[in-house]
Amino acid sequence: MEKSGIRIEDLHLSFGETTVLAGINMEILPGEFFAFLGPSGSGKSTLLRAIAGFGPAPRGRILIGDRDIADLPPWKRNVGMVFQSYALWPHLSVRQNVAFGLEERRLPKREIDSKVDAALELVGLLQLADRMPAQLSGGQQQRVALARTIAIEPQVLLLDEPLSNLDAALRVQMRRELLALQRKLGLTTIFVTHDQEEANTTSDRMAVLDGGVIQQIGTPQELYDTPANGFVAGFLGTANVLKGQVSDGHFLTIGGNRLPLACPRTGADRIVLRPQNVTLGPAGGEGIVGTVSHREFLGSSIRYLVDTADGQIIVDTLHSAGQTGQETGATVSLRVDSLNAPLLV
Ligand SMILES: Nc1ncnc2c1ncn2[C@@H]1O[C@H](COP(=O)(O)OP(=O)(O)OP(=O)(O)O)[C@@H](O)[C@H]1O
Repeated sequence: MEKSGIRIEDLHLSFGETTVLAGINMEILPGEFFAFLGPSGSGKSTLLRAIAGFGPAPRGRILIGDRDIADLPPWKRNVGMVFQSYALWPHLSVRQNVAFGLEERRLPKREIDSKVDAALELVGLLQLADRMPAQLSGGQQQRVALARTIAIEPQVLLLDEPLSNLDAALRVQMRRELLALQRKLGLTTIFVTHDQEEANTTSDRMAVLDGGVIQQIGTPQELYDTPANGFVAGFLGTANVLKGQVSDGHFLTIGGNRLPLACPRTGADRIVLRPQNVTLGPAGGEGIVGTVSHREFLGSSIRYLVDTADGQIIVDTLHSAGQTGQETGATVSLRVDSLNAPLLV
């Protein structure tokens, strides 16, 4: 299968008066597993649908390989899309569902049969080819939807929250299967999700969207370690964003606390402090003084919300069996030993 990248240039899209995508620019590499991540209403699905050719016509360019597809109807774009609702034909068998798109293309029957078999084999459903959709589990139905899309041999695969209707355990299993399949086919893939764990664990790179604007593009680790702004910092993992200033190898917070910086920084006045990088000790110790206002037992860790002069700070401490930790209402001191954290300007 031919590998093609996708390039989006200065894409704008509105529903009537409402601007939903505002100046999208990005490049997705051939064979890349790319995620669109963002909260509800951020424009992820609209962007995916614009690539597929659904919804109002956008302004700007969309290229697959060297081909500008922005003005082509959906069926001429050579993209395959899988939806959250599997959208299988209920009156057709698994085999007939997968064959549907190939029959529409009027391929010879022998070719259709072999492509359907190959696609069902790939998703591990060949033995269920004669079942009806209603006789399948949710995960199996989603595999049929995937097989149907792969069978038409699209240049790119577009996945719109394909795992959202599955229960938590199956979602984890299916996202691994999806990634394995994508790697096997080498198919350029865009995966829309609002679930950061899903994006982190599958994608080579991702774009974080908010309000129809790309906030940052990068690998999951780049976005976590060096977020471009407070939104990305908070959306990927939990973040404390403290205000202050850099001075003399320290970050001076509003509360007058001096947090030691691991390396000299300049120019920033906000710092991202991850909950696991703060140490919580008993009252009277060195550090930021605060009061535990809430605690949550998370299994492997305990999360504390601590009220301080710098605002509320979230702290995660590793939990070992038998340890009780700090109670709500306790006065504690928070220490940050060496701050190698991202700064935001
Ligand atoms: N047909 C429509 N008419 C008017 N506004 C729309 C239409 N479809 C979407 N919108 C608006 O466009 C914005 C982006 O919607 P979109 O579905 O792309 O967001 P999303 O990030 O995919 O969210 P979700 O995760 O909830 O699906 C939202 O504010 C939504 O209300």
